[in-house]
Amino acid sequence: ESEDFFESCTPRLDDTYRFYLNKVTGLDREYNSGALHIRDLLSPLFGTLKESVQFNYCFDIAWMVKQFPPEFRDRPVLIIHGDKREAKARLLQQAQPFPHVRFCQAKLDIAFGTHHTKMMLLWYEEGFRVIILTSNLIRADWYQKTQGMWMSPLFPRLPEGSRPSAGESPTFFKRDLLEYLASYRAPELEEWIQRIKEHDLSETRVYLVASTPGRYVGPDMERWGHLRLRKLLHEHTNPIPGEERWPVIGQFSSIGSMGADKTKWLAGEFQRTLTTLGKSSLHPSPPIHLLYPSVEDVRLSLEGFPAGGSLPYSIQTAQKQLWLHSYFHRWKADRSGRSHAMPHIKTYMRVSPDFTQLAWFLITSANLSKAAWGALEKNNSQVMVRSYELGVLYVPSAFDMKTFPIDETPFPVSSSTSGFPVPFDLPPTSYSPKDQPWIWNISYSQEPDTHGNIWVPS
Ligand SMILES: O=C(O)c1c[nH]c2c(Br)cccc2c1=O
Repeated sequence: ESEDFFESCTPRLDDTYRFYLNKVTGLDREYNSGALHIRDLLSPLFGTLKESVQFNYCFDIAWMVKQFPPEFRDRPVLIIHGDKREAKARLLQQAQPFPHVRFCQAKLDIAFGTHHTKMMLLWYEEGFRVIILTSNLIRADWYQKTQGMWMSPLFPRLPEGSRPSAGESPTFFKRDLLEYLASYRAPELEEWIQRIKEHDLSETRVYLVASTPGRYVGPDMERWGHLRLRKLLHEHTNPIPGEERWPVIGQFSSIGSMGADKTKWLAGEFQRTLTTLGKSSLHPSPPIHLLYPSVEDVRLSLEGFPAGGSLPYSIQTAQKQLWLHSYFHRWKADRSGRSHAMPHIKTYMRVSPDFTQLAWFLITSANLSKAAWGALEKNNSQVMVRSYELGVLYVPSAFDMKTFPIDETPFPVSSSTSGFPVPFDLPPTSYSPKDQPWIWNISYSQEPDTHGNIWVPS
């Protein structure tokens, strides 16, 4: 039926995992085979668009409109953003020439919260599709950075008169997506909640991992952020013999303040979550590898120092947590041809000691920050989340596997493998003694970048 038609004439996509990277300008074509540009996502090959919703953080409305094919360029677009006051006025001003673009401001009632969630809801003549991704709706995020996405199958309409609970997936993705949308308490999203209820999401094999701002107690503590991840790993993965030797990897493009030492959050509640495997009561301390670009990674990148404009780690934050930098590893991604395409993707995973298998994999908007993941308060009786975040969790049990084999050569994409396409090189490469983490608000004027420029922030 229509799904086969579209899949057959879309670029050969590895649809075991439905995990894709963005195209990067300037790479050998083999490293972009199976990667997707925003214009591919909005192409008629994936469906005949009726209306869409764009959840994001940063928008260039005129550029966004141009990414739709001409035949869909006047279809209604609802923008979900977190801007307030003058920023909101500037955003709405951008859409002045585009009457088909409407706006919904997400509530941000807790200080320092942001609307990081990046998602497309695509309503077609043929059905419905969800894309959860890491890219902003600006040209620079789709040019020379490493970004990723999960693209849902085409969800067909349910037969008339179906119960709303029909169309649920084995991972309860439909219920969880509807609850996430409901958490905005936004009238503009009501009709979208209704539309999703009328579709069959049963082919979804990922779990939704979301954050929505608030202070949560009791059972609500496990609905969002890292306690949600802990709950999912507890319920849907299994203990592994020798799991204390299975490293945790966190990879991100920004870092919040995590306290004066590791026990304050990272090596406490967050590590407890990332090392959860099934219902074992062990609390191992496996290696934790954190991937964040060094200054040299940024200087030698395709974009040069300007890549650092999207790696907003401030000196004020960094100087309070020098202990963190001992966990850091460089951005190296020869396997995907993206060692010089700085990461804006955020991924977290648990790997085998020989780096050939995965116990689970998460792609998300959430950086390494308490604001994104939540932090326990009031003697662990409450968790506080500041930001909206969205990601999807892959667990082997949802794919009838015990672990995911890792595909060490994900490009060019080949439908032959069942390996998971981890986008960067394993094992991770530790910082050398001379390496320092990229910090965006200090100067680098000793050596020029790939474009012959230095970096002197104003
Ligand atoms: O959610 C996102 O994608 C982002 C959030 N905050 C940012 C800041 Br602050 C400065 C530069 C880039 C970003 C960014 O990319």
